[in-house]
Amino acid sequence: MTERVVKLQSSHVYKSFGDTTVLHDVSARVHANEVVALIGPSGAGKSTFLRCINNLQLIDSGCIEIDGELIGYRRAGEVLHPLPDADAARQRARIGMVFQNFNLFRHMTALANVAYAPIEVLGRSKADARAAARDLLAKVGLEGKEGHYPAQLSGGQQQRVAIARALAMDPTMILLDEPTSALDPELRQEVAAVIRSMAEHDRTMLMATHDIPLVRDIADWVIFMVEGRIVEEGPAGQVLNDPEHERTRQFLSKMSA
Ligand SMILES: Nc1ncnc2c1ncn2[C@@H]1O[C@H](COP(=O)(O)OP(=O)(O)OP(=O)(O)O)[C@@H](O)[C@H]1O
Repeated sequence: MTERVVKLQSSHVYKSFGDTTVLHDVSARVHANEVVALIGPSGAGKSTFLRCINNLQLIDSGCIEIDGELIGYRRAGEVLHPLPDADAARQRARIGMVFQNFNLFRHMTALANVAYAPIEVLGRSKADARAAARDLLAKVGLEGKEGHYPAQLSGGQQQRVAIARALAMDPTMILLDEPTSALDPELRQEVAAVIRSMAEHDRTMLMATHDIPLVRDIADWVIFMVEGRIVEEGPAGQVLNDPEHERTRQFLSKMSA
């Protein structure tokens, strides 16, 4: 068995909006090259946690580290200072994010969607970025669709373009927020296969999802959250089949009802 390397470490993370504490002492680890599923009822704080990891939102206390690098802050002695905007943006660009509704540029082809950020953000040449985009589209099974606009693609294909677009920035890890919820069951399979294969190819995938069959199919590890707290985590088979906590059991039986 290969050694599991910690990719992301969240330690005692708190996040509030006004008087509402949305993340409450969240400590978790995500290991490299695994598919990790973040599950829990609506409002549990799953999306907020992803947004904090991606540095779209700043945590109030605790810390998040990816590959040992602090997210959102820099350390000066004992004190943490929020990163300047440019550094925060650079950090964000290295963490891929894939959303429920694909968020593709509607007026651009699949190829142009994937090549856009490497050209505009990383300053790659158009030729290089387009060649890389072509390879990435092939990797997610979209060879021949390079010239298609989002409206000419199925939901599953659009989501695969969105995954290729995240990969184009050579991200250290990819966060997915409900990646299959807008898809029909057969299209979900395509996206599930792509997410799984990315983990087989040295990518770390952390996805918030209500799609328990998806979790069962492709997740290595499951983190179950309720009301901003982690209730239970463990290997996917164990959490799904033999959860330790009553709250997890109740949630899973409701989801499969
Ligand atoms: N920008 C914000 N301002 C105020 N409250 C927010 C903000 N973002 C999230 N919240 C609140 O934080 C809580 C957690 O929301 P979040 O979207 O993270 O949960 P979730 O587990 O992803 O839910 P779902 O499964 O429905 O997507 C909710 O009560 C939500 O209303």
